[in-house]
Amino acid sequence: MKILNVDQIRALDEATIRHEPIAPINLMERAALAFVDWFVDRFPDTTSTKIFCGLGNNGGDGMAIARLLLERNYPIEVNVVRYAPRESDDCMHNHRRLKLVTENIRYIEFSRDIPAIRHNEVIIDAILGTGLSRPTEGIVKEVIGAINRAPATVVAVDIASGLYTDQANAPTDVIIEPDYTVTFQLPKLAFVLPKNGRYVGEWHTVDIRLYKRYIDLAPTPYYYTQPQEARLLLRKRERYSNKGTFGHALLLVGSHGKMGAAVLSARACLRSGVGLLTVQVPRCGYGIIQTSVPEAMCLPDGHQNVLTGSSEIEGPPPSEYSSIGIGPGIGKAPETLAMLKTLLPTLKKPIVVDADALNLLSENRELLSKLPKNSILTPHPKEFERLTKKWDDDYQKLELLREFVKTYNVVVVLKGAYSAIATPEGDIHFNSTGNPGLSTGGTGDVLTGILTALLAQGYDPVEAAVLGVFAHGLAGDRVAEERGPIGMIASDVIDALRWT
Ligand SMILES: NC(=O)C1=CN([C@@H]2O[C@H](COP(=O)(O)OP(=O)(O)OC[C@H]3O[C@@H](n4cnc5c(N)ncnc54)[C@H](O)[C@@H]3O)[C@@H](O)[C@H]2O)[C@H](O)CC1
Ligand SMILES: [K+]
Repeated sequence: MKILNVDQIRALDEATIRHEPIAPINLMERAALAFVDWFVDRFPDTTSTKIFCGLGNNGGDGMAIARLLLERNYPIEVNVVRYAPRESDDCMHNHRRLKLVTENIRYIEFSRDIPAIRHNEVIIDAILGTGLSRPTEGIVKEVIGAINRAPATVVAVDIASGLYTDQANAPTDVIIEPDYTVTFQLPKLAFVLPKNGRYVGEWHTVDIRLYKRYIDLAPTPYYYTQPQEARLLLRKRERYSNKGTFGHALLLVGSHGKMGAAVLSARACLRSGVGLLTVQVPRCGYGIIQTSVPEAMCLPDGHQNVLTGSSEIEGPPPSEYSSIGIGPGIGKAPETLAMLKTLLPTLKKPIVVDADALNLLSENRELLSKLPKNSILTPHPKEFERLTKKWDDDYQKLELLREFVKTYNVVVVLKGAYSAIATPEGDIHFNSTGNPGLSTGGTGDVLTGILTALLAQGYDPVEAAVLGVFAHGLAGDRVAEERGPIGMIASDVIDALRWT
């Protein structure tokens, strides 16, 4: 699913109006109806509801929503925040229609006009939408503050008032902190950025049948992966296949005291459809891998405690494996750095780079250009910061991300809520699965195993990253549903992987 910017959203609105054709006021009615359908479903009991409307089209939506909820017998109190002298045409039109069905409309111009908000009330925020062009101030800011302080459930129409759709807010901006955001047609970029969590809440899109062809043709670097899209990437297993069909992966993982990372990545790799797996670990890890992952072959490294790349047992050179995953648990010993320096120039196929392998890269930046084209790097934000530099806000982070992938011709999975997968072309796919339970040791090692397995099976690296991150998050969601996010451990995520 595409994520469009404000100008494109406005143009999409106009394209729909022209193409269908539909009168703007009727499109507003359609949007209001879609919101109301969601609202009635979520709040079936007609609880006391206050709606706050602005004077633009977001406010117009709010006035139409108020009328439709009144028709459904919701006890609605309408508050119009009069921050400017004029209303938009469609807002004015809906304002008139609303006055025909209720007298219960209050106007807020001064602080004393702000109503008290009681416990258990539901607040609908329709003050400002995607038309926001400057920070909130004056009476708008005061109303938002009062709503945020109230012990009520808040639902934002389209986007929280005061939140920019696709640019950074200042830390001092006053913005609605909703429990829910119900947005029209497409997710907004602001929703998938970590710093905005409290200004978005749980968000839902509602379909208002905007012009599909415009969406299909609109250029954008931003996508949001939906379940049906991820599922399309998954390849079926042919009946006449053998283990050779699904590749032979090599994992370079583990060190003394961090063999758990090796075990987790190896198990996840095997649970993600790889044909054969070889795990190269320091000698201290040999018995561990052989007993805890009997399905894998094990190459003990020449070194007792860290990886050096020289194996005790004769094996094929790393370049002959279908894919390589490197990093989980390896530490940053000089011998391991030396291994990386010798290894990288010999490789042609994309590899997966994680954890301390990333840290070694950021401390030895000349190695970045030695990475095989289309390799997948899986940093969490701190690791990515070490690879690039500190960013001021999430939007600058996205720019750094796009610059980085283009410079080094790699895929980057920036892990976190809505993990961002950046392609070498500079597109960014935000993942839709996962939960806070995944923020626990070892889940990153699991992801490395998954991605290495998908590459071994011949998946294109971007597809592998989008599909692998989706499946990893979905497995986490299954675990969270069953046992709650708090007690989740990385092994549970491996057990919950399903490739269907
Ligand atoms: N996306 C769609 O297809 C549809 C969207 N709808 C709704 O329309 C709003 C966007 O409406 P718009 O009139 O463009 O903007 P706003 O209502 O957000 O703002 C109104 C107006 O306010 C001024 N303004 C900007 N910033 C501030 C500020 N900080 N303080 C005070 N005033 C401010 C500015 O002049 C704006 O123009 C969208 O979110 C949807 O809710 C349609 O109803 C259906 C189709
Ligand atoms: K709003």
